Amino acid sequence: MLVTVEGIDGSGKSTLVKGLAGALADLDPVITREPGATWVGEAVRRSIAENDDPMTECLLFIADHAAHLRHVVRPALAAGRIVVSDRYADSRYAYQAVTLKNLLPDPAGWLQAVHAPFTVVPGLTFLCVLPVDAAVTRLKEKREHFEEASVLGEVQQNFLALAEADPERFVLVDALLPVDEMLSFVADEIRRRAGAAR
Ligand SMILES: Nc1ncnc2c1ncn2[C@@H]1O[C@H](COP(=O)(O)OP(=O)(O)OP(=O)(O)O)[C@@H](O)[C@H]1O
Ligand SMILES: Cc1cn([C@H]2C[C@H](O)[C@@H](COP(=O)(O)O)O2)c(=O)[nH]c1=O
Repeated sequence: MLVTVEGIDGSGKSTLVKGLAGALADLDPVITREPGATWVGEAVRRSIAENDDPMTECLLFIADHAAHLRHVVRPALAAGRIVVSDRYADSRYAYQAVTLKNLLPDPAGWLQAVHAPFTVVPGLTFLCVLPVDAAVTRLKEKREHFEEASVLGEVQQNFLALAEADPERFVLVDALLPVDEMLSFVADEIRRRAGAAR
């Protein structure tokens, strides 16, 4: 089963996924991420740091996804493993629909069309949701680079639209909950779905 964790910068995804590694240890999940699970991810990180062309960055994210599927996701699923990814294709649909909006007439439609022939759709996606100002406060405390608050607001709206269009796959998570409560809620839902899937 492929499980993904999504949300804007500062919504607590990485903290949650790190916690899932321990909470689900008996299920021996494969814990992975986008970008960065393969060598292409290093190019993506360099693009985030240095690049000023949204299309170049987008195509690098898509190349990273292809390598992630080939070398991590598909082999793990074929072996019957539970895969948990910190970010995945929905981050492309949410973020690049914003970064490409002045370059393409329908970036969201193009992104879906590009991914459709080769991607693997997750069985379960957790969307961590919180007010943008709360996320920005957390990121400032973390002294991390982050998108402008206005961009994060558009991105979160895109995530919510994706969730509304696919209510069977998406589970919304209140990212203002304490870490341990988020972790218990998500771990319990994964166990329930995994049990149902078996
Ligand atoms: N449930 C929570 N309540 C309060 N603070 C949290 C919670 N989850 C994470 N944090 C804190 O918020 C900050 C961002 O957390 P984290 O790095 O997990 O977010 P993220 O969604 O992975 O962000 P990014 O996408 O930028 O990597 C960290 O300082 C973390 O300790
Ligand atoms: C997968 C993916 C990510 N992004 C953005 C989201 C963040 O701002 C950065 C780095 O992600 P991390 O979780 O902080 O490591 O990349 C994106 O714009 N599009 C994507 O597909």
